[in-house]
Amino acid sequence: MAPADDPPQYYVQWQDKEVPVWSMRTVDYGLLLSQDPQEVDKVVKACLEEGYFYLDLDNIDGRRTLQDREDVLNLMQRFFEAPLEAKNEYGLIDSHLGYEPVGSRTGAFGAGTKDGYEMLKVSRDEIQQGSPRVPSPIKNGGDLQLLEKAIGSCNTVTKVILSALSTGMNLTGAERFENSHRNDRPSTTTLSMMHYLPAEVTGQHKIGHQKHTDISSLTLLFSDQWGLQIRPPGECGAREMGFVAPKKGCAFVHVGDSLRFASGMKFQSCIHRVVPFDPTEHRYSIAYFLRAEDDTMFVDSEGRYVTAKDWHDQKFKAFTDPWQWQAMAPKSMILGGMTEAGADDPEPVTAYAPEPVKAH
Ligand SMILES: O=C(O)CCC(=O)C(=O)O
Ligand SMILES: [Fe+2]
Repeated sequence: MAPADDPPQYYVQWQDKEVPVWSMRTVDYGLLLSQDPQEVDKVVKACLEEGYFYLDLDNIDGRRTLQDREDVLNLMQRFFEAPLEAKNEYGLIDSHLGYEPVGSRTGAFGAGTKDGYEMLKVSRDEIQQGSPRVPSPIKNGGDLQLLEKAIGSCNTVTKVILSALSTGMNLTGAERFENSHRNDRPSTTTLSMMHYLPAEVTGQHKIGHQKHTDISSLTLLFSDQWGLQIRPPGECGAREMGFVAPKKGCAFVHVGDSLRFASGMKFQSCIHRVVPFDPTEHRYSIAYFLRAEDDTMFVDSEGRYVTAKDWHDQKFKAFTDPWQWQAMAPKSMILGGMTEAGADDPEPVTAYAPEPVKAH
């Protein structure tokens, strides 16, 4: 049986309910690097049938990326402790780089809620050009070197996956996916560092990260902490929202809209959101968004012929629009044309809606 039809691995208690923890394939990075035919087949099937998989990096080729991830985690924890004025020194410089404070977008529980995370994004292009605009708490030479190393290794890992996908889909020459993700062409590729605050600190209407599919081609996501939920695609629309269990030595990789479009809608884009699994903890996650070159053309979920940059800008605007406007945008924008049936939560979520802490 293909994992897309597999029952959940197990259930966990969340919000007084039994919530599935979805099973998924684990792809071995070392084998993928060698274009092992079975592993290539596995990653292609994962993208065609589910739109996501674990990538096992706990091997000679991947461990340096795991180390980079540890280093970034330390750096971001230090950064997020800095005063807001220092973090927000340049604000959000462009949609794919800069700082976004808590509450900039819609939250996990939809209309009327705001997100519960702050985020710093560093542009791959700017790192490559040697002039990244990053706020002063992480401006020293060591920090920049570390960011360059991490972005470089995430870039390599995601390109290895792209290359395996091209091979597995029998793409040759200019048709190969890598050819629209060249390093020397401008793109909105970015490393995004996120800090989710406990609801007690943010207040009752600022929680989690709204349900969406990513704009990107591939997302390489790291977090040791629970909170990420996905809706596996199914025969009659996406199935129930369930958790992704953090897996040691592994990243969670998922397909975003751009690669779904580039595959002629053959690949699934992953519907996901972030909820407070443990509402008292601070949650940290790192996402590398590999995006197509700005002028790559594809047919989007609306049937329009658009550039990767246009898709990025329009969807980013939809992400950051007030929820009333978001409700008016086509649903295919936020979910990249993926369909779903049924509500995310059988009942409205109220358990994590404590009164905001009053300032003294
Ligand atoms: O924080 C996470 O685990 C996921 C974040 C996410 O979905 C995003 O930034 O697009
Ligand atoms: Fe996402």
